[in-house]
Amino acid sequence: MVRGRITGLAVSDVRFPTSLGHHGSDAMHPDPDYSAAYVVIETDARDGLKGYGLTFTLGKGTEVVVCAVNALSIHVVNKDLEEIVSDFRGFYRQLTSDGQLRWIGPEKGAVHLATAAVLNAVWDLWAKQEGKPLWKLLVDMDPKQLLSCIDFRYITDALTEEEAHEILQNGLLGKTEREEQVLKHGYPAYTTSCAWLGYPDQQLKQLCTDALKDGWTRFKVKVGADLQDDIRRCRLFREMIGPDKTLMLDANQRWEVKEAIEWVTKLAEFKPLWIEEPTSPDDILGHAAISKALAPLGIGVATGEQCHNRVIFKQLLQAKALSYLQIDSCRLGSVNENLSVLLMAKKFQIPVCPHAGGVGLCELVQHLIIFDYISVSGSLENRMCEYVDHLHEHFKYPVVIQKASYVPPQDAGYSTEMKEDSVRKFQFPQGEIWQKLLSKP
Ligand SMILES: C[C@H](O)[C@@H](O)[C@@H](O)[C@H](O)C(=O)O
Ligand SMILES: [Mg+2]
Repeated sequence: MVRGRITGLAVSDVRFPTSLGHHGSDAMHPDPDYSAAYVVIETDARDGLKGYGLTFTLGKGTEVVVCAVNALSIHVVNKDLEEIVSDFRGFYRQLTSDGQLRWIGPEKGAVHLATAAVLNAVWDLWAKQEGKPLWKLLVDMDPKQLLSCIDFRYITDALTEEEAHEILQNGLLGKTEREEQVLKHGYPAYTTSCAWLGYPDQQLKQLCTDALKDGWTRFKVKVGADLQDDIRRCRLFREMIGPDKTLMLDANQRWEVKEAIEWVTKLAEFKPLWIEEPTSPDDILGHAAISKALAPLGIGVATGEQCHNRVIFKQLLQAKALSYLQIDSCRLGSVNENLSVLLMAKKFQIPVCPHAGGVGLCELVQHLIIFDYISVSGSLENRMCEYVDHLHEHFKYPVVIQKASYVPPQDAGYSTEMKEDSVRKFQFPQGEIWQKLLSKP
């Protein structure tokens, strides 16, 4: 039972110095410090429950998102949770269509990342109050209630609310069996943790060997900085995993359109399943041209981790610009906007393979893709969720991977809560970790 009035919202700038080990490094982000604008909301319900939310950043700029969260808090504090969830669409619009704040968006950039962090905290609190993991809260909702959380503005030319309702109604068929299936077998995953661009070959080989021993069969390798280096690393990786395992490539927006086609054609011998983010995430027609050019090679295009909002995804789907759609739990407007993208992907029959390369992203997006399988797509074909094995020790309810699959979380909430000690130590710049690092000459 949803209860309480939101009495407080606090936001922290939490950064982990992953750049020191080149963890997460790629052709455009050589020194990522996996970070979060971390939101905590409290209510007067006297049940001791708080809502925890985050959005993912790379270090610098987190302070900007923190400011944006504080700017949005006027719409959150003193609100009844019941008022929010009974008209979640309306609440989403309050945050995204504030007459002044939308000017630094709309629904993109720092203000949309901040919206994601705030809404993720609200969803975490709602799921906690209902005593369910978020995926189960969504699975147990009837289609009408799910639709009431979605803002269909700007996408009805691709997906009407009536079509979305029909998709969810059809998703009721076989739902119980699919829930049993995913509880028993987990949700299939792939790993990106072996081949960040800044890793030396020795580290790549060791990590790949360990991953193979742990049963991983699907791998993503970073490319895009230097063609000869890409050829060498892809050849090394393909030789290690053999011809039958799945290899994906990720260029993180490095190339021009023509350059992407030429470059990936030279990597085709390694049989990649997809090239991820071959060019700017804003270039819908560019992605369509790359998709068309690479199709004869059997190489798909994947993108989504930096696609601002549902409108970009709508156009990517309408333009047949991608073969794999990568939602992100913290880039889009939280569960609300991710629901609309999952439904559009189902309508256009494009598999969703969520992005999770960032602190907390695995913890959150597992809930969304498990819901997608049970209630929307109903399929695991060509679907897998990214996994990176960094920083899970800082979460109260960390992801669990078994046999290269996500074990569905059972704890109530959105798995967003970090350990207090971690937040304290890694708060920027006053946390002890940063005080030590910043005092070094
Ligand atoms: C800077 C980050 O680590 C990215 O490289 C990462 O999210 C990557 O794009 C991925 O798909 O995991
Ligand atoms: Mg990526």
